[in-house]
Amino acid sequence: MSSFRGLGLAAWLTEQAQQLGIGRPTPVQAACIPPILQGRDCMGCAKTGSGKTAAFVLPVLQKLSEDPYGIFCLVLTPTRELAYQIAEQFRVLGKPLGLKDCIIIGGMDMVAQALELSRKPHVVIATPGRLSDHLRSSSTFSLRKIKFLVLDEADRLLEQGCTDFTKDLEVILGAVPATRQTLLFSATLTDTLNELKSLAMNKPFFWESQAEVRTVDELVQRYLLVPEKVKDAYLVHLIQTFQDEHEDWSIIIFTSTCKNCQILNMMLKKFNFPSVALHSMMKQKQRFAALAKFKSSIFKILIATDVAARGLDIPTVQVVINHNTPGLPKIYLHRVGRTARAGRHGLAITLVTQYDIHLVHAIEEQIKTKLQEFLVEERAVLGILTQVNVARRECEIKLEATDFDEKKEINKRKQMILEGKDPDLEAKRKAELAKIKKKNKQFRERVQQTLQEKKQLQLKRKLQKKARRQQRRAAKEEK
Ligand SMILES: Nc1ncnc2c1ncn2[C@@H]1O[C@H](COP(=O)(O)OP(=O)(O)OP(=O)(O)O)[C@@H](O)[C@H]1O
Repeated sequence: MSSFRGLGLAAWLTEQAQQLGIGRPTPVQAACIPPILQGRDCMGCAKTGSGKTAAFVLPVLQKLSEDPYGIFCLVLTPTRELAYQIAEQFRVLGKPLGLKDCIIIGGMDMVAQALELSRKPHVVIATPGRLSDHLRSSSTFSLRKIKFLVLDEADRLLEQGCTDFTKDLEVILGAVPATRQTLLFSATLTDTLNELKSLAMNKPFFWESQAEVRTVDELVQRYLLVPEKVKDAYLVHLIQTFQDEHEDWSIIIFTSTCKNCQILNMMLKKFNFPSVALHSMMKQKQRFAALAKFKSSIFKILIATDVAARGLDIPTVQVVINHNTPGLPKIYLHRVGRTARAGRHGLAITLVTQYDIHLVHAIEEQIKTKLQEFLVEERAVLGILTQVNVARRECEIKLEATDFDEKKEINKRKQMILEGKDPDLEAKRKAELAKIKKKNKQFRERVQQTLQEKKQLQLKRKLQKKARRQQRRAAKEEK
């Protein structure tokens, strides 16, 4: 097995890594650090929790120590929480250098950020939206001299999902020099490989872990087949069981929408479970506070949307529960990867309804593993069913009384304005479109109805003809 020194890292850096428990390189680190140090572009695809962050932080720091200036490195990442986490690794590992970093994310003060950027930090860690806002609006800093461009969770940055980064990326790529070194990392690179290759221009070194199974061996994966209406009762039962059976426990529950996340959190609190929520409709300060509470183990349950699915490194998480079956295998892979990290053991349980079975098959096919059934005592679940459903309904009513949906609408409008669209015009356009769709639908229904009536009429006539023929034949026979 190689050592970090053997990979070409300086003694001060390996000592610093050792202090963080990073003693021997993981396979992705052993494979990617040498080519990065040689100046090559690099794409690393390795399982969740396998140390991809240090695989780029360490060589960047080594290079920075040889020629320190600001802004030396730009790291892009899809979520704000992840930006903080990466900055922390840079800060701790780069302490002997007196490293100056700067975090540029949405939801925080833009003027203060602009000021920080103007002070030429060594490393900027940013989410694409806010960084591109700065590039569009200010000239107090330049990315023209950066040596390294890192895209963490690179495939997500290129995806055109609900948060589409492509336009912001265009702005950012237009501001960085062509001669940079580009480093791309994720646990799921393959879908977007070609787009990524075009980003890393000078024949990138590409490393992918060879394992057939795409999740780590230490992760136990189970599914629980449940009718939609009793999902919450199963969830409460599962949590209660973990609480009763383990002293030291910590769970992340993933759910599909911000609203559901909020409702589940309210409901679990009603049952006195120590839970916090994390979703994109929360203010940034609340998001950080929630994560800090969960990390400190004061709150044992984090209920989150997919904003927490990627990258978050919280070693104490022993269990991941998917309250909904993820629609994409890729999302499943990142979600369950929040446990069983860096060699630790973990358990992932996915709640599956009768409508989601095809999703489980798709997941199994992608991760090359069969999920086993998780057995629970049905009677215990039935015993709490009414109580849980009543609690959920109460929480729904309570949430409806707040301005949660209204806030969502306002957020949507804000987003549109940021995208340069007029929300009122957009609303009009949507209404027009809905009208046209409705008209088309009505037209199609009318055509369908006419065809149906014609068919029936033809059938009726046929039957009448047949009846008349039979009558005539009968009359002939009588004669
Ligand atoms: N060589 C190492 N030895 C021991 N622990 C390590 C080593 N490298 C990294 N770690 C630790 O492993 C954990 C997971 O690392 P990291 O967050 O970089 O994983 P990742 O591969 O980026 O996962 P994900 O795909 O979920 O983002 C971290 O707590 C990190 O400190």
